[in-house]
Order: sequence, then C-alpha cells, then structure tokens
Amino acid sequence: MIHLEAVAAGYRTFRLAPATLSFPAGTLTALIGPNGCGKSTMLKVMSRQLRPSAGRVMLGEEDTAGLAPRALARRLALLPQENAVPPGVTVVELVGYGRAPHQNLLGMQTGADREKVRQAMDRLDLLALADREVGTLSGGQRQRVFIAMALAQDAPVMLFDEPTNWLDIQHQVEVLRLMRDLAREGRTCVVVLHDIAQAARYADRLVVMKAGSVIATGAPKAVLTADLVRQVYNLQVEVHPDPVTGTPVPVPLEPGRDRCVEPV
Ligand SMILES: Nc1ncnc2c1ncn2[C@@H]1O[C@H](COP(=O)(O)OP(=O)(O)OP(=O)(O)O)[C@@H](O)[C@H]1O
Repeated sequence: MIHLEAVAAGYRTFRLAPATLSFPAGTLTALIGPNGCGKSTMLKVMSRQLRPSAGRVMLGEEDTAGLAPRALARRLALLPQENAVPPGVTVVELVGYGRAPHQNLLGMQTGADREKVRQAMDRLDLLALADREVGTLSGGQRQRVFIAMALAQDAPVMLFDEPTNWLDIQHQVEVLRLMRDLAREGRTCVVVLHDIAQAARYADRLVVMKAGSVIATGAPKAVLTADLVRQVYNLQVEVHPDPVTGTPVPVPLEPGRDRCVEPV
C-alpha cells in the first residue's frame, strides 16, 4: 500500500494542498478531475519524481525519501503521461527495460526476466509486434508498449497516468480490465483517467481533485453525483446507472434542448 501523510508539493505557480490519502493493496483507485487540477503532479510526488515540500510518502512502513532508486523501482512502477521513444529500439527491447531494477549491474536478463517480458507483451497484445521498432508503431501500439514496460517491472505499486490515451475502445477496455486484474492480484493500482464513466465502472475507489485539492474520495456510487460533477467540472449532468454494471454514468445536459431518447 502507499500512504500520503499531509503531503504538499508543487511548482512556483501551482501547489498541491496538503493531502492525507491511503491507497490500499488490492485496490484500483482512479484519480479524476479537470485539466490542470494536479493529477499528474500527485502521481509525480507519489513516485518521487517530485519532492514533497511537506509530509511523507510511505510505501508500507518505509518513507520513500530514504529508498535507493533501484529499491524504489522494484516496489513502484510509473507510466508517465508522455513517454519518449528511444530511436532504433524494438518492442521486446523496450519492454525488457522494465526488468532493469531486477538485474545485476551488467544488465544480463535471466530466463525469468525474459518470461516476465513475454508475459507483459502477451497481456498487452504485443507478441506479434515484438521485433518491430517502437518508433514505427501507431500511437495506440506505442502506448501499449509503455504499459507493458511498466508491467514487466513487476512492482507491487503501479501508477498509470492516462493509460487509455490513444487506445481504441477494445484496447481501452482491455487495459482497464488489466488494471482491475492487477489490483485483484493484490497490487496497489492508481490510474489517472478523464473518462469518469470508465473510472466509475472499473475502479474500486475514486479520488476527485479540483485546483490542487482532494475534494472527495470513496466508492464511485457514493462519490459520483450530479452535484459533484457540477462543482468539479462546472457541467450540468444527469447521473444514470450503467445498463451493464449499474455504476454511475454522468450524461451531460444540453442547454435549451428537450431530452429526446430515440431507439438506436
Ligand atoms: N514542471 C512544471 N513546472 C511548472 N508548472 C507545472 C509543471 N508541471 C505542471 N505544472 C502546472 O501544474 C498544474 C497541474 O498540472 P498537472 O499536470 O498536475 O495537471 P493534471 O491534472 O494532470 O492535468 P491534465 O488533466 O491536463 O493532464 C498545471 O497548472 C500545470 O501548468
């Protein structure tokens, strides 16, 4: 589990207000909120890419501030929002970089490392692309390669910043199901999502942010109300149950237009 104790952080022009939050093992949490509210900043501070200006980020009983980089990388994986594609690197090589924290200083892969890489590529539907240069792939294929690299890292805490960007609907659903499965396997998964209906459908818990502050946390059905969406996104919605899962789906209202539901 990962726990934030009164953590504050930010930049000259933007501050995260002090937040105390727990992300338990075995749980998928979706971090939602408008553009620029601080979701990526929150993941950066959780993954020590950004130093907190106050408070502590704890992995179990340990303060992440005291962990060596390799020890931290064995325990926590981050998929950033943007990933640079190294020139000339193939899919299998890039996914293999995820094994680096587990290898000796010579960087030799063992049979176990190669198996983890194969499994990660298989889970992201990448085996057929294994020998392709990453730079020649489509946006969605690349995104799946970077998710597979994070998966190959095999860390108990996994943070994903907008992992469904670029993906078609089939691969969006597969990635969200994968995240839910990783949580069911006992990992702590935190995912930034913009599609709040998907967040409500797949996550166990929502953390809702606005302007650098956490303003609500809890189960999607309890948290995702029309009032909350208006307060956070300044948008009028009705909230309807998802016809398949019963989870809340915010449906935007159109000013000056009567509701009109026609058969498809
Ligand atoms: N390296 C940086 N230096 C200065 N300001 C930054 C930096 N990174 C982000 N910011 C600012 O911090 C604020 C929060 O950014 P952040 O990327 O955390 O938002 P977000 O909620 O993830 O947004 P989005 O949904 O658009 O990805 C924004 O105003 C942004 O301009």
